[in-house]
Amino acid sequence: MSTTQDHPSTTPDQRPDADEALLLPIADARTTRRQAVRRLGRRPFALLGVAALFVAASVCGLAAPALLGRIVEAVTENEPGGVVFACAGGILAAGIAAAALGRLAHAWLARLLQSALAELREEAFRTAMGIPQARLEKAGVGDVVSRVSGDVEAVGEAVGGVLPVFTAAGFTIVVTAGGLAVLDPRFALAALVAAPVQVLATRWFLRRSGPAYRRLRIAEGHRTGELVEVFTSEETIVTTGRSARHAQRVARASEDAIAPALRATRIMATFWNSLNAAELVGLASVLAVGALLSSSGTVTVSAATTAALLYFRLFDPIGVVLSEFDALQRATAGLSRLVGVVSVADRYAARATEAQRAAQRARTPARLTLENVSFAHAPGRLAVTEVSLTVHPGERIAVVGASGSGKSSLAGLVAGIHTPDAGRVLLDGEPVVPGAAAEAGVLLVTQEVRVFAGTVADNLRLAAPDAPDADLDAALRAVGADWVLDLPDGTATRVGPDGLEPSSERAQQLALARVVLARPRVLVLDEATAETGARAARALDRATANAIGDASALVIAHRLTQAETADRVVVMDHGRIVEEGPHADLLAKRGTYARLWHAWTARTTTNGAPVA
Ligand SMILES: Nc1ncnc2c1ncn2[C@@H]1O[C@H](COP(=O)(O)OP(=O)(O)OP(=O)(O)O)[C@@H](O)[C@H]1O
Repeated sequence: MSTTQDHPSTTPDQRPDADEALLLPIADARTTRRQAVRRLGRRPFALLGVAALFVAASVCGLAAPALLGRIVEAVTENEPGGVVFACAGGILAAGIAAAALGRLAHAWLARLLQSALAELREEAFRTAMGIPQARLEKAGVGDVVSRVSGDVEAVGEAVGGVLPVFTAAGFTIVVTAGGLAVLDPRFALAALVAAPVQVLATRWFLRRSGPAYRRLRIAEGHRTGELVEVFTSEETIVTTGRSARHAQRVARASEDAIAPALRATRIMATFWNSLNAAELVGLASVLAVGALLSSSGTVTVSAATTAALLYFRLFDPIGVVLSEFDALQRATAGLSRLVGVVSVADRYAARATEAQRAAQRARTPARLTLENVSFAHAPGRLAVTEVSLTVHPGERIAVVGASGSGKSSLAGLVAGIHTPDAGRVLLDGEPVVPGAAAEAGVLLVTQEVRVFAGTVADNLRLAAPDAPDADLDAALRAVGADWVLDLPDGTATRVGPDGLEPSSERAQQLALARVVLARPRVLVLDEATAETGARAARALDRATANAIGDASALVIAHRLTQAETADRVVVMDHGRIVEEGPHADLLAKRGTYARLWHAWTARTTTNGAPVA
């Protein structure tokens, strides 16, 4: 079931080697271009405005060569000094106008591109969040992190710098080449002598630099992954004495990144030398044609001078356009990796079936069925083995078992956090689409209850954005969180790192209040409050019961008092269900459950927290 999800189809050239088979896809050039055009196309008027500014700036830039040519003519023809001064004034005014217009166009384009990139980044981030955990782990967290950080940075740099410069250069080339052709088409033809060298050098460069930069980014992503692993598990690495091995792995990943970096540098150096040679050939050709034509009297000295100056004026922008392909390639490589993430959005934009969504809207009681479900976190080590179970509408099942017996993994499977390797999870007979369990009405309250920075009301409205204040108050009362209402600011009290930090039990209450507001059809509770005091435990059990309401419930019972009051108890051992039945029946059986129960009651009594 997971295989089609986990291995999106890609063309061979998107996957140059086997190592990349596990990574997220990288969009091909056409898809990347299409995405870029589609996103920029959403701002047509701004784009037209920017283009108009660039053209105006380029036209102003033409004034200098033309007026300089006129000055040469005025001097050679001994014209009055006023002509020279007027031309000089014109050059100054045109220069100022060109700089101001160019600057405006540059800033406007950069802002436009930045906001398009911000949208893309948001989308890539949202998509990454929606990708099932197993797939993300296979892709490598380093790969994902480097895409939404390193690649965004590379593209962001290009968007803020090289891309507007590149665009300005492009406009300058087109307008100046046009000016050259208008002056005399023969000058334009003479300038074209350099073009074959430039085209060949650019094609050579493009063919090599794209793959070279993609490989470089992959190697850098791998190095990031190794570093992230060291930083996130630093303590484990040090305490288990594995630091030397990890240092070696980081060193190897860094060394692996050197060869692609060197290759990219070599490609660029060769390209630059070819460009310089082409410019020399082109200028010599324009000068020779100018000398020939002016000596034969076909063109004026002024025109020949202007032509040489116009061609000279092309050096910079041509150099920018061709050489900045380098930075643009790097940015495109980053962009194609970002677009690659976005391109899997549809694949992972899981939707619950229409029937499931309708049932959740109507809150009709649900039947949850697990059919022969098996699941392994790591290959070959099943955490859940061939589990079959039916939770009838409104039934409350407690899942118990020793630590590591597979309870949380089972909860994750029901809630769509994990995808079964075999078997099916069904809601009213229909498979629960991985990633769409919440939409189908399955809600998981995990062991890690988080309080988000914001007000209590913000925290509660995560479950029901439109809930009125009265519903928030009622939900808080239902789970015994009246303490919130007694605070001076009530539900407007700020919680989280910059406000009130509730205890774990109070955080649990807030999580349960969210459940009351969300009113799921199936509730999966995997809470971590086994060692709480007896009074608090009773209060929490009451809150849990109220939160469950008439939903079908799977409660991972860390306190066996939760098993005692459940309709049915399921006992897990080494990933399998080994016993199943009401509390009293299982006790009478004197099997695994009875042993767990006696151990639990003895422990809680000696802890001074007797069961109720
Ligand atoms: N993210 C993970 N990666 C690899 N193995 C895991 C992961 N999570 C759990 N396991 C393994 O899967 C098995 C079942 O673990 P699980 O957490 O589901 O058990 P549990 O009964 O919920 O334990 P506890 O009561 O301690 O939470 C264990 O062998 C555990 O080591």
